[in-house]
Amino acid sequence: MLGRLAARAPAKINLLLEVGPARPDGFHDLLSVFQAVSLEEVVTVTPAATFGVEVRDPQGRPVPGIPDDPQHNLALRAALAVRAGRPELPPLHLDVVKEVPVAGGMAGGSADAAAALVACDAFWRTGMGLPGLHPFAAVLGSDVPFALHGRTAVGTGRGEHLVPVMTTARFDWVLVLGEEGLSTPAVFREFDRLALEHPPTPPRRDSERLRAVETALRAGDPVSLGAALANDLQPAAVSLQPGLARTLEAGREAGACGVLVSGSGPTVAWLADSHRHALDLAVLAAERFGPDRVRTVHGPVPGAQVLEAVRR
Ligand SMILES: C[C@@](CO)(OP(=O)(O)O)[C@H](O)COP(=O)(O)OP(=O)(O)OC[C@H]1O[C@@H](n2ccc(N)nc2=O)[C@H](O)[C@@H]1O
Ligand SMILES: Nc1ncnc2c1ncn2[C@@H]1O[C@H](COP(=O)(O)OP(=O)(O)O)[C@@H](O)[C@H]1O
Repeated sequence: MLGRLAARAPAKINLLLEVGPARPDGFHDLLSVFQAVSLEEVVTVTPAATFGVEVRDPQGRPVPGIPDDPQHNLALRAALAVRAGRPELPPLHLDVVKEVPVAGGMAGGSADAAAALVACDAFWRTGMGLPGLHPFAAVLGSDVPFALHGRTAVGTGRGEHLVPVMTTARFDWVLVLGEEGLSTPAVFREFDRLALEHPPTPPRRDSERLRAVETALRAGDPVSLGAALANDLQPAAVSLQPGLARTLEAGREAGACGVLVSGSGPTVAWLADSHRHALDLAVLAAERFGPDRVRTVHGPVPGAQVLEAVRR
């Protein structure tokens, strides 16, 4: 019998995010290039009398602002989805160690869900594997399928239809975290408001912007990738948090190859041309925004996977 089991899942940056008009179901069709980066969530599952979850930062401090009930916590919802129809499986307590900023546009909650799916499947030996877990992931959230699969991928639909991008190159990034989070639905609503003047067209797989990003990824060229980075949600995020314009400008002034808001923000990503360059950019970012708000990461990294299983 296993005593506990831990799994990890990565955060993401959207290298490209094209957003179409609002659909009748309230969602927006997207064309996105996701890259999984080296900030991650770790979920440890332990048998318990009842289901429960605790979320802490890497220093062991509780993380505020995250629901802990089974209707809303994404990691708990993932565990309950895997157990549906199998009441004989023992309840689990989930410990989440959260490295990814909350409501930061980097899909930390989705990574919690993906890590919990993989951890529960392995702990209970339900044998679903990635293909079996993918449909659960898509129901839990638009970004959860990518957190399962990781690496670099083009996402369409709500982001749940994924095709890997073949790139072996490593890209180095400096992240400047926001002072407070941004709500994803609020940013989409602001996108719709701004779109009243220039209505968007549905994203197309033959997009010129997609071709530019894919070409730069395959060439492993950070300068071309920097020029190709694009996010249709960026004006909406900047409209809600005007200070983001300064963080973007600071990256350009510091000599980043490219800068953009990740997803719905407010995390801003600066692309470096090497690990060394990222360290130099991080020093400048820390002087300007304070070291607590700066992270140096690289991508692509793998999707959700089991880290360790400990027997009783
Ligand atoms: C914008 C993106 C880009 O990768 O990332 P984040 O910035 O949140 O990390 C994602 O599309 C976010 O995915 P996720 O955070 O999983 O969103 P969901 O829980 O599925 O949806 C939250 C809400 O966002 C809006 N939403 C989300 C996805 C989408 N394609 N269209 C939408 O309009 C809807 O209002 C929805 O009710
Ligand atoms: N494990 C989790 N379960 C449920 N909600 C979460 C979890 N982690 C984060 N959230 C919540 O989901 C919302 C968006 O979370 P997050 O994934 O961190 O950001 P984003 O969607 O911007 O990438 C936040 O309001 C946050 O409180």
